Amino acid sequence: MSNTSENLKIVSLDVKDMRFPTSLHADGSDAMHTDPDYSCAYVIIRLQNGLEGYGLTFTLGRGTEIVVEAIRTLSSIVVGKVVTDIYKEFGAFWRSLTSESQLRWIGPEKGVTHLATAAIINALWDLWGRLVKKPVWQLLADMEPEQLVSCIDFRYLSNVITKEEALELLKKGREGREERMNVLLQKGYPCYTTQAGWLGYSNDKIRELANKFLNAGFTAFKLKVGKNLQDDIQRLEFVRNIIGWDRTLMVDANQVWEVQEAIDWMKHLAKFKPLWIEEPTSPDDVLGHAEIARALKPLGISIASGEMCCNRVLFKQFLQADAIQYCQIDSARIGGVNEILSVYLMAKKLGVKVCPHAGGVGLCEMVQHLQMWDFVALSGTSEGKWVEYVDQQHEQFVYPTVIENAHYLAPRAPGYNTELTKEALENYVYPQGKEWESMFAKGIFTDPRK
Ligand SMILES: C[C@H](O)[C@@H](O)CC(=O)C(=O)O
Ligand SMILES: [Mg+2]
Repeated sequence: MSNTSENLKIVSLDVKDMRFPTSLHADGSDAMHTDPDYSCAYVIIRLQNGLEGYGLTFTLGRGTEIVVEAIRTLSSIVVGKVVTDIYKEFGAFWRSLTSESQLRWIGPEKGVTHLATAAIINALWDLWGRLVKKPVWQLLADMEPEQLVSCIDFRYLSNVITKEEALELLKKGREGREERMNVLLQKGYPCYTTQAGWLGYSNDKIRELANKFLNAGFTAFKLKVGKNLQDDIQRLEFVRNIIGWDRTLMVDANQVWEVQEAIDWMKHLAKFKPLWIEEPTSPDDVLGHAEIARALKPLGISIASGEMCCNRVLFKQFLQADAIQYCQIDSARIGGVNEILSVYLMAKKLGVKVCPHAGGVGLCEMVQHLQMWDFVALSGTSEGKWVEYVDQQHEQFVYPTVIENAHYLAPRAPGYNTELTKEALENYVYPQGKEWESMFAKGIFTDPRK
């Protein structure tokens, strides 16, 4: 970091409630979340020299205002700090945010306060990238292992991974780093899409989108299931007929089933050869997932979960119990980048593939960095792994993701790709944004202020 950024204080932390009316077209719909309005609590951290960092956590519309309030409450721990002091002992700072002696009672490390933590932490990473003029994936990949582990709070993890073991994994992970960095810069990182699979889409729309993504080079597709078995059977048959049997198909139930129900339902869908069933039951039910995994293994179906996993401790248990074969970290959840790094390290140690959840608002923009770091500097492979890709709200970002031939291209701009455009802020801040005012006037949505 340049000398000029030493001793710079954080002078403000602003937060905005941003909502996009995706429910109008059933974008993002699944068996549990039937009408999501993709939204986020958006954080702007400003330094005394005027430099800003941007971060967010993803929400589905209603409730974003609660996350916004939690961020305001946590901001007192951030504002006034010298930013380089934070980065020197980032793990310790992370703990000060998540373990504040009174606030922790309304978590700890879960729910609204942890979503708020994620938004703030993600903004601090964006700011760090901007200060050192590197995209976050490269900032992480260039770090000495000692510095990287100093970002992580290993509390509650030592029965699975210690700081010393993490250091060993990271030192080993560096072998061949330059070569992989070149591969990444040339080819990018593979992705699959859920864009053709939302539950509220008609068959015509599914066909159109599946063909569009096939033509764009995609070889892996995810479909939503879990509302009605006969509909699922018909839709899977319909989609297999479009994409063929050589391509990969995943299915996602978004937590709607009981454990036995998940097993029974999936036995009916097994003939369509899904690679995984995602979130078959409660995101907290480690042993339930393990039971489903054991029952479906003979059918060749794996279990994926993690997009609503609340923290590293629960991830630890999923990994320990062989309850998931695909670990779906989510960049806007748990406590942001620092805590997610610990999940990558546990997954590496226990040999579980990480296939991040993305989509929403800004999730693709952020998570590409983490998976690229993992490829370059930890697991060293993208074999049998993908990052999810959903074509939603990228136009709202100053540096949107770039996809070519079903690969995320490595971001080059400094930071975490989290800055929203001026137009997005003017139009979609809720409820006073121009687009919202216009939709209220037309009666498309109800104005919450009236
Ligand atoms: C409500 C969200 O769109 C959710 O369905 C996303 C998801 O489960 C996924 O992309 O996977
Ligand atoms: Mg999912």
